[in-house]
This record gives sequence, structure tokens and C-alpha cells, in this order.
Amino acid sequence: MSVTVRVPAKVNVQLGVGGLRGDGFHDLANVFFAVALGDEVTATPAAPGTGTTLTCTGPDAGQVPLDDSNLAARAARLLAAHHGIEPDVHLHIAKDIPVAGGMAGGSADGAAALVACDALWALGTPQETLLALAAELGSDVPFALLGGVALGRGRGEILEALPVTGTFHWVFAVADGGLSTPAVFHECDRLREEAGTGSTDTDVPTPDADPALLAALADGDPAALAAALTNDLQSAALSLRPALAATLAAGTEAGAIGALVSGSGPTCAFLAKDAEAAEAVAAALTASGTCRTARATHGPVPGAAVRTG
Ligand SMILES: C[C@](O)(CO)[C@H](O)COP(=O)(O)OP(=O)(O)OC[C@H]1O[C@@H](n2ccc(N)nc2=O)[C@H](O)[C@@H]1O
Ligand SMILES: Nc1ncnc2c1ncn2[C@@H]1O[C@H](COP(=O)(O)OP(=O)(O)OP(=O)(O)O)[C@@H](O)[C@H]1O
Repeated sequence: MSVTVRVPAKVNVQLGVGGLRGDGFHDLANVFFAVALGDEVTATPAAPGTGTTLTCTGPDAGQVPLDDSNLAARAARLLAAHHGIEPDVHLHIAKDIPVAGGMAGGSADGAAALVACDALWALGTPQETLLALAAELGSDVPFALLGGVALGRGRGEILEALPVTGTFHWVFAVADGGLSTPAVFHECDRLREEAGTGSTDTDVPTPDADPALLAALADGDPAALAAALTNDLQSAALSLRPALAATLAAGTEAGAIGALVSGSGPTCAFLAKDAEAAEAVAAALTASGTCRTARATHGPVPGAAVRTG
């Protein structure tokens, strides 16, 4: 019997970036928001001694590494090692999340593989342990387990679920080609040095969540959320990919009430006032020629969960 897990992509509605720490990470005030665009990971039993094998389908499948570096395979091996069992499993990733797009696609697959293998191997691992294993895999992986809306502190792995009312409507403009997350953080540091503010954690204050943004989420107020959207990595992503400025402008011209680069980019995220407006913004963005494609979706949605039925 196979187990299929559905897992959401994320957009960061606030990404406050502190200074560079001694361990190479940055302290964040990271408000994650899970959206209905997502991947599915299916775990199928494999014969003893087979180890972890992988396949991937979807529009960006060619860009997904199928070797040991794949976060889904790493997750399966980490969970098996934690329980002292063999990681014999075949994982299939049905990929819909843009690769290297700033929407945490690889992290999502890591979280989904943890949940899928835990169910397949009937391990019953407590959620707290799954969250700790997820943090070992990457800063964005714990949130993909949790879903909804959450504040991530530390390097993004220390999570606190946030209250949210209703549904928000989003459009994602997918670029041709990805951006490397470490390269974007590095460019953020370089721009800070260039501006003379310094870039280490002794120069830059630890960021905090914006109360106006938290109130907008709790109140279910899209206009207030649109006004509060911020991403400290946006100038770095724009510096590495100047063409994104035209994408952001095209979405705003098409009627989006808020626009920002998603995480480390290059995907751009647009908030719309309702579902109908989101469809119109997506159509206008696709027609604008400033992105590869644009997709309307909504959120928040739950984190990685076994698909039933
Ligand atoms: C940009 C975001 O997607 C926003 O949610 C995340 O901060 C990135 O999370 P991620 O892709 O899971 O990143 P990780 O795999 O943990 O780290 C990759 C690299 O990104 C940089 N990194 C990541 C997280 C963080 N808080 N500070 C960093 O400087 C580091 O160079 C690190 O070596
Ligand atoms: N299952 C996976 N799916 C996609 N990429 C993966 C996967 N496992 C490892 N990777 C590697 O991770 C890199 C980043 O891909 P990913 O789609 O996670 O980027 P991202 O969305 O920008 O990440 P984040 O938003 O967490 O910074 C890819 O270039 C790829 O080499």
C-alpha cells in the first residue's frame, strides 16, 4: 500500500532579515503563509536492501536532482536513521511548486517525505520529533509540516502558529530560471556593506514581526495585509535579477493590491482583493510577457498531510 502526502508551497508575507551570524545563517522574523499550490509525494514499499529511490514528474521535473541531495530522499533516510531502520522506500514527487523559486519547493518535499514515510513504516513519530528532524533538513522544512500561517524566528525553524481569519487570494508569477537562496542572502549582506550599515548580527538589529501585519492576518483584511507586505531580501533578488521590477509593476498595473518577491525569489507574489481579481491579475501577468507563467491560488491551507480518498 502506498501513502500519498499533499504539501503546500509558501510565501513569506514578512521576511525581516537580521545580520549574518557566525554559523552562516541570518536571524529572521519570517511570517510564513501556506498556499494551495503544492506538491504530492508518494511513498511506496521497496524490497529490503533497495534503499531510497526517487522519481519526479511535473513541468520543472528536469531541474529536480534525483540523487542523494534531494530533500525528500534525505528526509526518508533521516527518519529511518532516527528509528534505527533501513530506508527502503520508493518516493515519487509530483511537482507543481516552481523549482528554486523562493516558494520552498524542496523543503515541502522534505516535509512530505517525513510524513509519508512515517505513515508507510507505521512509526507514529510525535509531531515534535518530526519538527526537530525537519529543522535538520533546512530552515523552511518545519513550516511545511505546520502549514497555515506562522512566525518563524531563529533561522526560520522556531515556529509559532499565528491566528488568521478567512481566505486570501494570491497570484504567483513564475520566472524562467531560479535564484540560489545562499546567493540572495549573500547579495543582501553585500548591499548592506555597500550602504555602510554593516551586515553582521552585531551591526543589524534582530528583526521582529510587524504588529500591523499580524493584525491584518487576524482580521482577514486583504487591503491592510497588502499595505504591510515586506521582504528584506527583495532588493537583493532585484539586484541579481533586475527584470523582476517589470514583473512587479505589471501585476500592480493589472490590479493587484500588494506585490512582493516571494522569499529569495525569483517568483513574485501578488495579493488580490478576491478570487475573481486574482484570475484577472494572473491572465494579465501571463499576457504581459514579464514572466513564464502566472497562477492564481489561495490560502492559508494546512501543512503536509496524508491524502485520503
Ligand atoms: C529565504 C527563505 O526561503 C525564507 O523562508 C528561507 O530563509 C530559506 O530557507 P531554506 O531554503 O530552507 O534554507 P537552508 O537550506 O536552511 O539554508 C540554505 C542557505 O541559505 C542561507 N540562509 C538560510 C536561512 C537563514 N535564516 N539564513 C541564511 O543565511 C544560508 O546561506 C544557508 O546556507
Ligand atoms: N525535492 C526537491 N525539489 C526541488 N529542488 C530540490 C529538491 N531537493 C533538493 N533540491 C535542490 O534545492 C534547490 C532549491 O530548490 P527549491 O525549489 O527548494 O528552492 P526555493 O523554493 O527557492 O527554496 P526556499 O524558498 O526554501 O529558499 C534546487 O535547485 C535543487 O537543486
